[in-house]
This record gives sequence, C-alpha cells and structure tokens, in this order.
Amino acid sequence: MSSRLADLESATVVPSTPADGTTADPTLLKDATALPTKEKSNHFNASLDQALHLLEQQQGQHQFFNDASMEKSPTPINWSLTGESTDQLPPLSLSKDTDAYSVSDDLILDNGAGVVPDSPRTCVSRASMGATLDSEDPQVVCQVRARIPYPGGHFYLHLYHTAEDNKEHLAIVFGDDIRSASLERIQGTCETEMQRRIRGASTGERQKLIMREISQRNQAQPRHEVSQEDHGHGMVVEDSADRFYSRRISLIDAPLVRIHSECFTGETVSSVRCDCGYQLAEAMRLIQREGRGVIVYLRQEGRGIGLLEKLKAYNLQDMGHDTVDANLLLNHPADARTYGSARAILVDLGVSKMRLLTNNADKIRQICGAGAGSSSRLEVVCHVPMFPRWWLETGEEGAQAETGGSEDLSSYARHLGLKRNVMSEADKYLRTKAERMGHMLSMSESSACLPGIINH
Ligand SMILES: Nc1nc2c(ncn2[C@@H]2O[C@H](COP(=O)(O)OP(=O)(O)OP(=O)(O)O)[C@@H](O)[C@H]2O)c(=O)[nH]1
Repeated sequence: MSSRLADLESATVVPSTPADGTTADPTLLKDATALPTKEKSNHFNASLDQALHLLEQQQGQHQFFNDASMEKSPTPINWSLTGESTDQLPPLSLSKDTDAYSVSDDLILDNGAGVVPDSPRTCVSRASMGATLDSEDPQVVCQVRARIPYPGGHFYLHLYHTAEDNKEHLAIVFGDDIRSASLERIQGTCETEMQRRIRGASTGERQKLIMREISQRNQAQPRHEVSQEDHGHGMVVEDSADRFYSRRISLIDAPLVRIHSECFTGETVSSVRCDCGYQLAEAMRLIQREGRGVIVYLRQEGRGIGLLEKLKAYNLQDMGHDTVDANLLLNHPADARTYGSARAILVDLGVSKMRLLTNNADKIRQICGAGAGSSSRLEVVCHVPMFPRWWLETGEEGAQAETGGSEDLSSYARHLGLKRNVMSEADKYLRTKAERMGHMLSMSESSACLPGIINH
C-alpha cells in the first residue's frame, strides 16, 4: 500500500465520488517530482492541501495514517492518505530522509494510526518535531494549552493526543519558556489568529519568535552520551557534594520533571492506601518553588491496568496479598506501563535533560531509552527521590501524629532508621515497591544523590 516520494509522479489522489456524481481532479500531485527536493516538498504540500480541500468539500472527512507495517522501520517513514474508504485512494508516501514535511508550516501531517482528532485538516509531522524520537516512540500532538492559576503563580496545562493509546495525556508546565512544538505549528492554511488563540498557540510577532526558538532548540538537541558517572541507564548518582556542585550548571539546564501515573483513588478521593496523591502534590510544590519544570501526567490508572482492575486488586489486597501478587492473580503484569508517550511529550516540550522526581529505576531506564537505540536524546542527569513527608518527620511530634504514640517500631521503619511505630497502609504499599519492584527507597542512598532537594 505504500510508495516512496519518487513514485509520486504516477501517484494520484482519487477522492470518493461526490454526492452530485461529479469526479474530482485525480492529478493534483502529478507535478511534484519534477522539482528539486525542497521546492518539491513545498509544491507537494500545496498540492496535498488542495487535495485535502477537495476531499473536505466532497466528503468532509479524511485521515492520514502511518502504514502500520513500516512503524518500526527507522527509515523511511511512510504516510498514507485515505478517504472514508481506503479502497478508493491510492497510497501517498513521504520519505523521512527528505525535509519534505519539516519545512512546511501550513500543512502538518499526522501519523496517528488513522486518528486525526476533531479537525479533518489537523496533521502533524514527525520530522518537524525535530526528529529526536526513537523510531518506536509514539507520536504526540499538543491540542490545547491553557493557563491555570496556582498558589503563588500559574502553570500551563497541555492536553496531548497520542497515537499509542488514544488517551488524553497531560503536561503540567511551569515556566513560560517551555513550549510545545506541535502546539505552535500552524494547522492548515486557513487557521485564523482567533483559532490559534483558542487552542493556546502564539500569534503575530510572538509566534515568529517562538517558532524560531523551537527550530533552534531542535537543531541544538544534543545526542545522549554515556558519561563516566552514568550507571548504564542514564541515571547519575552523585557521590559527593563537590561533584554535585560541579554539575550545578547542567542542573540548572535540566528542569525538574515528574512523570506521574493517574491515580483516581489517591489523587481525587484522597486514599492513603498509596502515596500517589502526596507525590503529585509534592511534585507540584517542588517545581513551583523552582519556577520551572514539567509534570507529565499519564492516563495510566492502576499502573496501566485501569480503575476497574485496580479496585479488584484492592479487594485482593484486603485478603492479604500485596500489590504485585494482586495484579498477578488478576492475570496482569505487576506493572503494565510504558513511557514512550512521556518521552515524546518531553521531546515536544524541548526538554532533553532533566532531574527526574522518582524512586522508580525502571522509569528512569525507560525514559533514557536504554536499549531503545542510540537515537535517544533524553538524559536524566540525576533522580530526585520522592519520600513521603511522614518519613522525613522523624521527631517525636511527627511520630506521635502518625502512629498515635504506639512504641513498637516496625522492621521496615527500623531499616529506614525512622522513629515510626506502625506501618500505615501507604507504608506497606511503599515496602512492596522497594522490596519487589526495585524502587530506590533507601534513605541513605538517595540522600547522597541530591543534597538539598529533599530538605523540606
Ligand atoms: N495495580 C495497582 N496500581 C496501583 C495500586 N496503588 C496505586 N496504583 C497505581 O500506581 C501508579 C503509581 O505508580 P507507583 O508504583 O506508585 O509509582 P511510580 O510512578 O512507579 O514510581 P515513582 O516515580 O517513584 O512514584 C498509579 O497509576 C496508581 O493508580 C495498586 O494497589 N494496584
């Protein structure tokens, strides 16, 4: 079903037969290959736009999609154009090697597995996003950005569409200079200033400035190099304050980032069965304090198994199973999450280096793209541990408040050197993460990582 750009000479776009019985011009793209690459691409896009316009007039609906069979191939990335019925349209493909679609501001392609949300003219180009993603990373498109007032200032909520799972992932962005490339791109030739403003994209002179900055940052994106301090998965564990301060500059360049998975129970109805609500609030607080950073909020309820299954898992936990066994008894993996969408969102926001707020080593590995190929450009310069506040309150007052004054010290609390008497349900949850899921929850190890950050 796919062909290369060079094949366009013979390619045609044949829209479905309109209701009035007339036939559309099938030769819209015919001249494209007679031009040198760049002009060809502009011409191509213009022609394609005409084709879209024609399709819209005739059937009001069309979609772009990436040929699924080529998805894992590094190059070329093929794109197909289809009308309501694929049978009626021949394939239309672009080669990733050309800058055919990276130079176009007025036409954006979407390889969203056949889904172009809302607007039939909305498309997104992989290449124009800086081509910094691994070939296996899903495509993401920021559909809207809105300012949300927050104590002490504001942040910008970005809503993303991703081809991977068709979910609305979010990015909570503190700092005016962190901009989404896909949001800023012009959507179709007819997009008005008002339409841009409604979806939160910039306009006028500011738009030009931001587009220039995005293009510069994409060119400047460094390749990920494994340093001596890198422990094989992009994670740097600082072992002395001197080394920490010698890296101060890069830490300033690397904003605080939290990649957070949705938890209705912990965040919305304040369950203390887990620490999710605390972690989200704490990440917001820390990032707001620095004035710059990102929380990627992934719709991966229940570590990816969904709320229905998570609630079943809770009932199994009430029968004595821990979180891992409860998942396994329900025939789910202990953790069903992947982080391709998070990687793609960070790339879209221009965040290539970060200090990651997490205890989850697997998350760091996946974000750094270990094993995903050398094209990875995301670097976790260090991880910032996320201890529950009550673990840090080691004084009498904290212990009293948490435990009601019981004298028994739990073994896990003792292991952590905490003056805590009993384990709460959240402590048990955390113990399972530490003991069975490889989370880095040892106080001493993590304190060495980033002095100051956990100092509340
Ligand atoms: N399946 C399952 N999921 C849970 C349970 N409790 C919380 N979750 C989900 O776990 C996810 C949060 O993952 P965690 O393992 O707590 O933390 P993490 O994101 O892996 O690691 P950190 O970055 O250190 O927070 C959220 O999607 C929660 O909804 C549970 O008992 N069972």
